[in-house]
Amino acid sequence: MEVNIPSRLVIASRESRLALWQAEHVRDRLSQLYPQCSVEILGMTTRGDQILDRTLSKVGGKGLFVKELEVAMAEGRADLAVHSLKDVPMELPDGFALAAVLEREDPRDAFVSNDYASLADLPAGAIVGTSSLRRQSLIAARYPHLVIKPLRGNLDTRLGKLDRGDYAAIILAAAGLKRLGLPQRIRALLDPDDSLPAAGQGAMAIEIAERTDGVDMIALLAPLNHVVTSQAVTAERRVSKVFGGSCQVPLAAHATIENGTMHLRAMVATPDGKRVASAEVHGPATDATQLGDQVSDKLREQDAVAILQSCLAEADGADD
Ligand SMILES: NCc1[nH]cc(CCC(=O)O)c1CC(=O)O
Repeated sequence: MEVNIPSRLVIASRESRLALWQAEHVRDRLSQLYPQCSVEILGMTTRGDQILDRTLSKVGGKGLFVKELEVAMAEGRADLAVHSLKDVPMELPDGFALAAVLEREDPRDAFVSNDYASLADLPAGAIVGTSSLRRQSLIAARYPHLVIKPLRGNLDTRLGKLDRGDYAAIILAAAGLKRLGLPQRIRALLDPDDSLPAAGQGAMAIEIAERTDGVDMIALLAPLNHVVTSQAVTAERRVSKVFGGSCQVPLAAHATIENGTMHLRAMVATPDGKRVASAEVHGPATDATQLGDQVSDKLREQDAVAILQSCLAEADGADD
């Protein structure tokens, strides 16, 4: 099929170093694919970047990071937006779609500390920084002697707070540290068996808006889509959607695919880690959505709904 290539493409991006790295990565790949097209980045600050003092779930959740970028696309100021998939709501507003999911970086959580080598090394009372309810729940369950304190801001801000001595250790996504050239800050990678990653963690997605000028953005971006990652995150995000798709509950969903067979694991828990439901399924990767539904059914059989309701009663913010 002949793809109609526009002479200019504008990528809307948040202005954090990670967001810009991701936008630049997409820009470079598009420039290489379409040398005749000039690809530019439009940097913008979102509400999610501005609100640093309150927990995100209380003020609107994941959508806060993508809304301004969507407005820029709707107004024709941008053609695409690059996101960390983990921050993209399960349902996009009418007229928007995910056009491509890029090959996933390391999906694991990373233990970062200047003084300790792993969570197991931390002494009683040590302060661990994370604003992810999923990470909090895991730490509370396995290391009840540790103290969890909220940690927000972009990656550099979070690392700065660690270096200032506000925390003994912090937990971050390995993907962000690797992309920013900071893999040496990772003291230990958490085993997915212990710390099951959030849906979409480590994957980037490209969002587009419906348009009327005949440019087929999905065809244009198709070479950037990584089919295996796309199948994995389809299953993971299905689980999030089934259980409310917010960041107000500790929820993990992680799929791996080998030779076309998907292994999907999912978990919901209370923030104190005292009640946990976890389940796994296997099946053809092409049945991603059904596998997401199947693992969700298994979680329900383990009282996942009651666990989630007790979380929503507390609803005390997060940013996974
Ligand atoms: N919630 C913020 C966020 N969104 C995406 C990443 C990291 C990169 C990724 O998962 O792709 C992070 C930081 C973190 O969780 O430490």
